[in-house]
Amino acid sequence: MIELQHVTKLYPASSRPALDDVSTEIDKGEFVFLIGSSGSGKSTFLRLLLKEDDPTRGTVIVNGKTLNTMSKWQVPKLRRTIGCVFQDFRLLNNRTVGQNVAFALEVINKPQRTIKRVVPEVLEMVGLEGKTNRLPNELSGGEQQRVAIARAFVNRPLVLLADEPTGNLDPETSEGIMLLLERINRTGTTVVMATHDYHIVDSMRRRVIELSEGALTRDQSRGVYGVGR
Ligand SMILES: Nc1ncnc2c1ncn2[C@@H]1O[C@H](COP(=O)(O)OP(=O)(O)OP(=O)(O)O)[C@@H](O)[C@H]1O
Repeated sequence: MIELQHVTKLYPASSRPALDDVSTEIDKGEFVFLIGSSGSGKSTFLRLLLKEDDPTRGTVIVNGKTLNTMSKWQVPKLRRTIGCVFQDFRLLNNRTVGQNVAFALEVINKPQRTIKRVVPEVLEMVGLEGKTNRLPNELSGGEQQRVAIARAFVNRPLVLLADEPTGNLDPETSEGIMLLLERINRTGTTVVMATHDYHIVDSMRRRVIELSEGALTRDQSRGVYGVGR
């Protein structure tokens, strides 16, 4: 499903690699926490999976496709199989909740009748059925993140990448977001979540991959955040 083989990423003008000879495999349907201090390489790891950047050395495979040799025109197709959620939600602020979710389907040319059917379904799934016509700035942070998750999931991606999705939320709201990500994971979607939130990692006891200065230093099933916090 996801495989990194001896992946090294060197950004120009940086003294050490952002990723340093990282090898790992993530199977379909897994839920993985990617942890490590600031600058350890978590976002770089996620960016390589989206082919937003290429590794300097090594091979990246996602959903059976080797990204190194993938041509530019194939990248949009790859990204359709991957949903993304970020710390800062990244919603379109001049569009309603419903339009934000619909937009993800419009850009991949889904027919209007499909959009009309699936947008209410996914908004109900994330608990926002009454808020379809609201604008993002009329919602709480937790609700905005639910919209972002609905938008990422509406096309039923094989993989959901989440970069600090609870970073701007209080603990109680974060818990609701995690329940939602777990629910999405139970549908068979692989979830890879970069986080600093040790409460969440310690309470969920899922696989933990830890990066330290670009190197993979721990890979533990049912892991905890660890002693380094
Ligand atoms: N576009 C870039 N150009 C140059 N250096 C970069 C670039 N992006 C990241 N880096 C460097 O690569 C290293 C890893 O950064 P990365 O953003 O992957 O870490 P991170 O673990 O996601 O950090 P954080 O938790 O703060 O988001 C850092 O040293 C960072 O300064």
